[in-house]
Amino acid sequence: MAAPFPDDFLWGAATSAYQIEGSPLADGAGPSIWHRFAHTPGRVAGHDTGDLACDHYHRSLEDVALMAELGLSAYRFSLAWGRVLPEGRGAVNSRGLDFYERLVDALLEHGIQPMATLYHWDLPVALHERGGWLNPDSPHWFAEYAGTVFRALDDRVPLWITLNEPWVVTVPGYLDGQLAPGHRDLFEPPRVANHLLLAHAEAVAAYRALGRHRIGLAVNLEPQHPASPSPADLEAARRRDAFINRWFLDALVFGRYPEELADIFGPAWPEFSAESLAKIRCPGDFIGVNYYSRGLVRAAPEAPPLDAIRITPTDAELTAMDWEVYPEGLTETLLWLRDRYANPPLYITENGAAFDDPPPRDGLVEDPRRVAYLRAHIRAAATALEQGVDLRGYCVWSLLDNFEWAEGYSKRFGLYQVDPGDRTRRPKTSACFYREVIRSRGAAV
Ligand SMILES: OC[C@@H]1[C@@H](O)[C@H](O)[C@@H](O)c2nc(CNc3ccccc3)cn21
Repeated sequence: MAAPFPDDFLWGAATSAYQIEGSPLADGAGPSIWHRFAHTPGRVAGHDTGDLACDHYHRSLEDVALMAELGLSAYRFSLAWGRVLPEGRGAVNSRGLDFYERLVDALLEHGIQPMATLYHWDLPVALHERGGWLNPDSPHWFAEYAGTVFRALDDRVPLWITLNEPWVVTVPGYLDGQLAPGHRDLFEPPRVANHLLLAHAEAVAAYRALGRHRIGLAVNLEPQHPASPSPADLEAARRRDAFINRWFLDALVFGRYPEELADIFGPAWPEFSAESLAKIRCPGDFIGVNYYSRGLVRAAPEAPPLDAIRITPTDAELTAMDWEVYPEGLTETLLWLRDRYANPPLYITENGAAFDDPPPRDGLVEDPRRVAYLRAHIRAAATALEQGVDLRGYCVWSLLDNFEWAEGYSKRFGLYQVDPGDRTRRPKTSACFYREVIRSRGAAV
């Protein structure tokens, strides 16, 4: 196919600190809520923890060499807040910052653009014990952390993401309790969400003070399709669309929450002042899009507060996460962003799939289903580009098999297999495929 991808299009891969680094308490680092959550019996499959993960903390230069072999032009990673500020505020841990400075310098030496995420779910325990994201001071804590990191790294990091998926921090974290800190409450999520948006805005303000203009937020997006044409399912899909796709982006871009949120949360939805809404209006310089699948939705009065549930289609290909392989949904999502938010600059900051990969043979792991998934989704991105979407980059989730949160190490998204024993990295055929895509600037799909 004709390669619609421009020469300066960024081809990347993405990871996050707690999922790959290991050594969560090394060199003065303070524990995060994910360290505590993973060590709480019953929270993570197989009693897995991030204590070792991919041992990236000791293998970062080896991993940068793998990225260079792929020909990546960008690498999205996150910083562990607790490595930089062990108590979340106050004293800086220079050995923690040194790790990230060495990583950034190695990336730059290989011509790979660092894309740094400030927060990928691993809040310092010390701040959680002060109320965490429920504390109205949490936006100020985040801005202090962001400013510390900007001062250390902004001369070398061209692209910043403040928060990864504030929806996931809010809903699995505080509403259904599937992810850290594991709260199950109806009144906490709206307040946590508002504090996260204020935190994003305060970090952007700190960044703007440096005169820079390449910062954004990464959101998980999935088109919501009704399981049937019934009015109840149509209404359920609309409600779930507001709940997942529009909650944070409408706040960020328009300075208002979708009206469905007050219906969904009822008395748990606070009255937000005009002043507070004005503060959260902070679109940044781009939107990071984490896309994996769509939602097929049916009405479910038995599932408050949404009264809608995502169902797993019986006639579709599914990944190991039971997520439908639905590449058309990526094009749909990118066009929706173009039309709803006036064609903002976009990066696909995560796209990938977990499959049960076989053991390596002659040092290579055959993963044809992941190759097919990536091929289809890169094509879907190309289709959106050809329709005028301002798409500037694509990051595969993930570079390495890693700690998949509550699923532990049982679900593997990596371009490289990580040996469960000695953590040896071995390429999958999807890595070879992606290297060819990058070399051909997208023509190989
Ligand atoms: O599950 C795969 C990745 C995960 O490893 C990343 O850390 C995270 O950024 C990520 N987000 C999604 C999509 N959204 C989502 C929705 C509900 C729960 C968890 C993730 C998938 N993934």
